[in-house]
Amino acid sequence: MQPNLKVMLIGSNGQLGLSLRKVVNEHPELGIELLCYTKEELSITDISALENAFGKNQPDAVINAAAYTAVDKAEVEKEQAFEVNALGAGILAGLCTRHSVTLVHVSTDYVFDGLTGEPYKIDAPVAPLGVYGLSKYHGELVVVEKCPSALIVRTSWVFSEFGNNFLKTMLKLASERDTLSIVKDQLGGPTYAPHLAFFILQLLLLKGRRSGIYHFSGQPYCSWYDFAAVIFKSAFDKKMIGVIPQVIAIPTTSYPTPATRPLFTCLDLSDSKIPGIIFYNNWQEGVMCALDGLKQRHD
Ligand SMILES: NC(=O)C1=CN([C@@H]2O[C@H](COP(=O)(O)OP(=O)(O)OC[C@H]3O[C@@H](n4cnc5c(N)ncnc54)[C@H](OP(=O)(O)O)[C@@H]3O)[C@@H](O)[C@H]2O)C=CC1
Ligand SMILES: Cc1cn([C@H]2C[C@H](O)[C@@H](COP(=O)(O)OP(=O)(O)O[C@H]3O[C@@H](C)C(=O)[C@@H](O)[C@H]3O)O2)c(=O)[nH]c1=O
Repeated sequence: MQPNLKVMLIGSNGQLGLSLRKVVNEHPELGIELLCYTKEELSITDISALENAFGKNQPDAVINAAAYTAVDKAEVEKEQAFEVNALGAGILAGLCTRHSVTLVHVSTDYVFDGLTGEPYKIDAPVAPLGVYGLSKYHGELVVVEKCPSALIVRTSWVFSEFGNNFLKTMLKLASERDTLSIVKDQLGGPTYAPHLAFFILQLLLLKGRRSGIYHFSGQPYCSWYDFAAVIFKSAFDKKMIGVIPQVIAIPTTSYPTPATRPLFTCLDLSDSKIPGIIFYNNWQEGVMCALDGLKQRHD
């Protein structure tokens, strides 16, 4: 089948990048050709290299999966976080406008302070608590300014068989310790990266979609403690760990970290449940898929 949409992917070796590649391979019927660039091949801050890539590929769309995502490290590497998440995002947005290319930019639940106790709607006021969240908020602002037609997809607690994430940290800790303490008073939506990738690709293909912010996350909402418990039970059932560690529920105050995490960042998804889009977002199913993905890679 001839591809209908040529999509340039920046940051193609991250969790989302690899998940987009997986979903495109598994769904040839989408008719999407991905032109992938890793950080080493194309930096989002290198304007002339980006300009060359636009000229060479003539893409219909660009997905920005490049980001600085080390939440704690960002507190002491502010410049690096802003360089990728704000400056780079702005450079890409400007080029997309100049070349009349659709941009998908990805942002985070950490733009919110987590104090409302109500799922966040797309127009809820933002108030990031840490440098990472602030850099992502600046990224949103500059993308809207330089490319008003962009699609900005905010997501949360992304996990997968790829890259670094909470699920993989938990599996590693389960192999090292009998007992773990996990925070129970931070609530959000764990998001399986291929579910997010499938949403983004469908959005790109959707006729008549609006520009602006979309929220996409896994459901049902839960705590990190609940998330960890499901990971351990599922990994045990799949014989990936021999023993389920004892998990102690703790408050955030008992787990001090350099960056303050928001307590409640459930995203209101109502504006993203659009006719024409198949909505896969059950994170418990996502955990099963991620574990199967990890198993396959070790077989
Ligand atoms: N992970 C999560 O829990 C969440 C992520 N998000 C957002 O989702 C998006 C995707 O995140 P995710 O896939 O998890 O992140 P990852 O950290 O897994 O991937 C980001 C990728 O960007 C690359 N990168 C870093 N700097 C540059 C650069 N200058 N030019 C090009 N590429 C670069 C990284 O390379 P390298 O690793 O070599 O530095 C990495 O491959 C991001 O926008 C993130 O902010 C939102 C909510 C939750
Ligand atoms: C490893 C560990 C973490 N925790 C807590 C710390 C923290 O509050 C929570 C999650 O820890 P992490 O540091 O893995 O996750 P964190 O880096 O905060 O994850 C965030 O990443 C960025 C990129 C985002 O955009 C967010 O949506 C979110 O996914 O779990 C424990 O309570 N016990 C533990 O043993």
